[in-house]
Amino acid sequence: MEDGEQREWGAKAWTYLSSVRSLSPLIQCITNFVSMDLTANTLLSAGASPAMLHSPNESPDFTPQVNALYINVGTLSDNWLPAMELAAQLASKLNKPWVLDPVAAGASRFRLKACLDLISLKPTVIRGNASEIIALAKASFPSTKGVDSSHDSTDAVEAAKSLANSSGAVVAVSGAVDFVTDGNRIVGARNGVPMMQKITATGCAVTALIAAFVATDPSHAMEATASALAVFGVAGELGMETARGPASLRTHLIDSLHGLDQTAVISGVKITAI
Ligand SMILES: Nc1ncnc2c1ncn2[C@@H]1O[C@H](COP(=O)(O)OP(=O)(O)O)[C@@H](O)[C@H]1O
Ligand SMILES: Cc1ncsc1CCOP(=O)(O)O
Ligand SMILES: [Mg+2]
Repeated sequence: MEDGEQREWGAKAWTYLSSVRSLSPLIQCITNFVSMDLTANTLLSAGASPAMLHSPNESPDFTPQVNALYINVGTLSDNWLPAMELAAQLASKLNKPWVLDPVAAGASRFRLKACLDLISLKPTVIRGNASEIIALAKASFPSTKGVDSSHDSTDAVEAAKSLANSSGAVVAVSGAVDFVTDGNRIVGARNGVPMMQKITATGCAVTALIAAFVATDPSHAMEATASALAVFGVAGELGMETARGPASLRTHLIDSLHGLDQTAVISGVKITAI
């Protein structure tokens, strides 16, 4: 592993986190009921400004004001899908970055089709776990048991590349190693702790963090995405030092994200080209 390369990524990740703190990007979140609290608190602790507004009556007024849009299909229902589509259409038309979390994409036909339809509206980034990215790349149902992955992230690298090429989005697969690809380049972030899987909505929260990082530099979505994943992982590692289980890790992760300093980020971020 190239030490210089890793420090360069560390410096890049610190620049993104600093920009989020100084610019406090406004992030419209249309996300699931389970994740709303953790997602909003993650964004706030990183320095961004979350707003959980999803009504189609509001998006025409509100989406033009935001710095990025985050859409998560975790608790998808018939009437929320048109709201998601409208907000995504507005963001695309206004050239605002938007990020998709395809929770449990392969769990039902309705959900798979909804995710594929949303992807046709050109998200800037798609972040899912391995089973979700495989389901989308193959457009196959049934292919997951629910919201948790039954694959390792390494199993989904080819699917991620293929999805990035077919969609034009940067695609991130989370897991023990978080992989990020634009269909051509691939980087891996080796941060985080396994206990993060035992807290519901950490995946949703890190996708929102990706939206905040991308909001500060939309033309470098791949770099911003890898940086957000690594920074969240570093916060998890530091939080784990004092956590006693998933519940306290949730709290300590948020505290650590809020308190991250330059040394912790530059020495902690483990991103390398694959
Ligand atoms: N085995 C692991 N080791 C370290 N970090 C992990 C591990 N599994 C997941 N994570 C981290 O937990 C967060 C949520 O990822 P994941 O559990 O894959 O998403 P989801 O909750 O959508 O299934 C990410 O930041 C990821 O890097
Ligand atoms: C449990 C659950 N059910 C529907 S959405 C959701 C949260 C999923 O969060 P994550 O994908 O981050 O684990
Ligand atoms: Mg998820």
